[in-house]
Amino acid sequence: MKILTSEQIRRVDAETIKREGIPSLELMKRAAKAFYDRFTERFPDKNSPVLIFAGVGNNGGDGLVVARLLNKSGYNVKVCIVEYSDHYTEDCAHNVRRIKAENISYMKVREEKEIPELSGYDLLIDGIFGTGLSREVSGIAATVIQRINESGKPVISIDVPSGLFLDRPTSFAVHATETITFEIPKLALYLPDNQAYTDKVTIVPIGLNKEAIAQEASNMSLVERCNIRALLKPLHKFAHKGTQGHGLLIGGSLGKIGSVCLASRAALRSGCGLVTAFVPGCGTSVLQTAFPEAMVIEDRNGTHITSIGYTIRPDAVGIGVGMGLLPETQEAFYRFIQQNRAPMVIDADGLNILSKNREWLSLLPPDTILTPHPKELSRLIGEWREDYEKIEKTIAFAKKYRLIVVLKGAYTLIVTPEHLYVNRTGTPALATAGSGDVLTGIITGLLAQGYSPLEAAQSGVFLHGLTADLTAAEIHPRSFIASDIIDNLGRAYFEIEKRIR
Ligand SMILES: NC(=O)C1=CN([C@@H]2O[C@H](COP(=O)(O)OP(=O)(O)OC[C@H]3O[C@@H](n4cnc5c(N)ncnc54)[C@H](O)[C@@H]3O)[C@@H](O)[C@H]2O)[C@@H](O)CC1
Ligand SMILES: Nc1ncnc2c1ncn2[C@@H]1O[C@H](COP(=O)(O)OP(=O)(O)O)[C@@H](O)[C@H]1O
Ligand SMILES: [K+]
Repeated sequence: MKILTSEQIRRVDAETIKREGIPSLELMKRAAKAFYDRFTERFPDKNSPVLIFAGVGNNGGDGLVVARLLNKSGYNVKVCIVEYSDHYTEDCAHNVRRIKAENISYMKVREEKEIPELSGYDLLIDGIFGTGLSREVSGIAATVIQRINESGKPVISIDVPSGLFLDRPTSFAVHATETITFEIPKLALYLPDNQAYTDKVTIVPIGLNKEAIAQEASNMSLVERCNIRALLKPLHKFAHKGTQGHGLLIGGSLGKIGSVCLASRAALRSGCGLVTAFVPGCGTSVLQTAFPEAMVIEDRNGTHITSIGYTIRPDAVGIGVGMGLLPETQEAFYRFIQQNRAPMVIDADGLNILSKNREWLSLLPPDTILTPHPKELSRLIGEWREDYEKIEKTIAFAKKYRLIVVLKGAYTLIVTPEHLYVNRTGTPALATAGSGDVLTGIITGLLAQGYSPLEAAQSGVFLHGLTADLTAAEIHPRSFIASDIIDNLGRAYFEIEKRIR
């Protein structure tokens, strides 16, 4: 699904109206109905008092139609029109007349003293500003937003939290507890800087014209189940371990062998036929005991890697987990990347070694996958002030060295020289030791099976997150550990392959 800018969304809305020959009011109704369906599913108790804040633009118009729908189905709703301007859009003005005609209780707010007491409401719906926001919020709208944020009530935002800019940093907006956004994903909803505003985001279709969306060029999109489903290869009847790829995981040091165990197990569970771990001597018996399915090659040194040599021919290599930064290990890493020709994933200390020796970056073959968390990224590309700058710098970095950067986070971003992908699977359950090592293993396993680096990065990140989503009802997120990701990878595959009516 493409991520578009507010200008593009405006064009798609207008084109939908034109191409489908429908009045704009009809599109507003569709949008409001989509919001209503989701809202009533989430909050079925009709007795809970709901206050709907509506601005004077089309986001406000949506809010008024939502009020009408909720009122009609017996919800206890009141409307607060935040009159930040005298200039109502036509569709909004039309719906103000409708709520009057339908006797829905409403008040207009132009000054602070007119803002209603919020304590009597269980739920607030935010329809003050949507994608039309063009400048910082001020005046009465800002005061109302402040009150909403201070109320501590659940706030469900229509389309976007009011005040959120779609293309630049936001410093003040509604703190939504849930955002129900219309059909087109917006990048701002997935950025960590905006976490206080967006919280849970749900996308609902509103019947926008498909060709109108197709016409809009974008180098940003969401990674979706259907994309991953389409790229997964069938498992052939005559498959054998030799046809399923051989993954090599290189890493570990005294006290950090667990990272290689996790990555190797994850690689095998991702479906590759063979996995070898390359570890310092202290890791051999650990691996052979903890994970008998793996083969092990040991470094001549006991405590850390000093020289990476082997006679096997792996189809993919994952390097860096638990490896440490000792000078001998850095030297071994350097010699290895000079001669390795297999597709490669670099994580953890592998990334830290590259940050200390930036000139080695140009030795990496095109499409090498780097999987930094934000701290590791900052060591590679330098600090950033805000998310848009971070993304810009990451794209420039990916372009310069022709790399794929998997920037891990609540929403992991996959950055290639040409495109930015946003992954939405995963929960805070994944914020646990070794979770990144598992991701490295999964991506290495997929690369070994012959998936392209982009496919491996996308499907690896998607599968990794999906394991947490699927176990949310059984394993409490607080007690979910990295091994649970590995144990549930099969379930994630089932989920992706499941037919959806
Ligand atoms: N255009 C359409 O056909 C559709 C629009 N929809 C809704 O309409 C929204 C966009 O509506 P609008 O384009 O009317 O814009 P908004 O309702 O987001 O904002 C209203 C107007 O406020 C003004 N404004 C911007 N920033 C301001 C500020 N800081 N202080 C005061 N005024 C400010 C602008 O003139 C803007 O157009 C979407 O988010 C969505 O909720 C949906 O109804 C679907 C169809
Ligand atoms: N709140 C969250 N929501 C979704 N995914 C998360 C969250 N926190 C962490 N993750 C995921 O967990 C993994 C953590 O990786 P990393 O920080 O390298 O951990 P470690 O170093 O312990 O292995 C990443 O894939 C990241 O995207
Ligand atoms: K809104």
